Amino acid sequence: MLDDVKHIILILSGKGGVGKSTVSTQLALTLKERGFKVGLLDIDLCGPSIPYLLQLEGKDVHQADGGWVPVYTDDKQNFAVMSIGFLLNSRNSAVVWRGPKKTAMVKQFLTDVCWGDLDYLIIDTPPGTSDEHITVMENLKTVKCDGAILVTTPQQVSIEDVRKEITFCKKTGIHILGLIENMSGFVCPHCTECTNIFSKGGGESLAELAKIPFLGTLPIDPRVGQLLGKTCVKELPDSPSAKTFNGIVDRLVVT
Ligand SMILES: Nc1ncnc2c1ncn2[C@@H]1O[C@H](COP(=O)(O)OP(=O)(O)OP(=O)(O)O)[C@@H](O)[C@H]1O
Repeated sequence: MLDDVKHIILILSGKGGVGKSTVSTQLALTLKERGFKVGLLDIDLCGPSIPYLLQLEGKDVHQADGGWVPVYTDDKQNFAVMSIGFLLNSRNSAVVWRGPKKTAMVKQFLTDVCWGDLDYLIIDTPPGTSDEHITVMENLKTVKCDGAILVTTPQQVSIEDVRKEITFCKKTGIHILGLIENMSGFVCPHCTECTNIFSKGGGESLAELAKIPFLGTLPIDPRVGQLLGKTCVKELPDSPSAKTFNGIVDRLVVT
């Protein structure tokens, strides 16, 4: 039930492992930090990382009259999470989702979760342009979706794949809010003033070429990978990653 959700933002990438779940989690937490009521939906059926990233593994979701009740991370119910990971019995469970089952599952995730009124819903997706993505696009046609944020890394293989994602968004009519280049340099956690960050990688050049907004870079920062439920902008306020997350949220909030 997305009727009372004011803003919906999809997080997409061409290549896997480029940091979609990390970006989804940190954007959601940054928005919550700004006082918004936020939901985070993980539709990565084969590799749901959100429960781990938020340290919510093993949480149960239950069904009420109206549908699934998401997992709330605080008593104020300002941060709600739904992931296929909550429906798997153990860490070792694996589900083989085939075409129609996959489509039905994603559709159910989009229609049957009782989000209530939310300011923002961030949707973390699997990599590529597959059944899940088409199902999402179809189901979001009737609700207000702000658009997609694309994540890439600087490597050529990732840039080539995100280029396809841009074409997919244009063909399916999804507005592109912008592109983030993740793992675009290295921050040594042992240096206090690290200068080992390079700028203007392939992501920024591609954004210029494709005429889409470039939202910023996130360096490889081992601390970001270890936040596990904590908010980058709070825990590492002076880090380049915190500046990028704050900058993206500044842009989202005014648009
Ligand atoms: N900026 C970063 N600095 C350091 N580690 C990072 C950064 N971004 C992501 N990681 C790490 O890289 C790994 C992959 O990230 P993540 O799971 O967010 O990618 P993904 O695109 O969602 O993957 P998948 O395609 O499998 O869903 C994780 O271990 C995460 O902690």
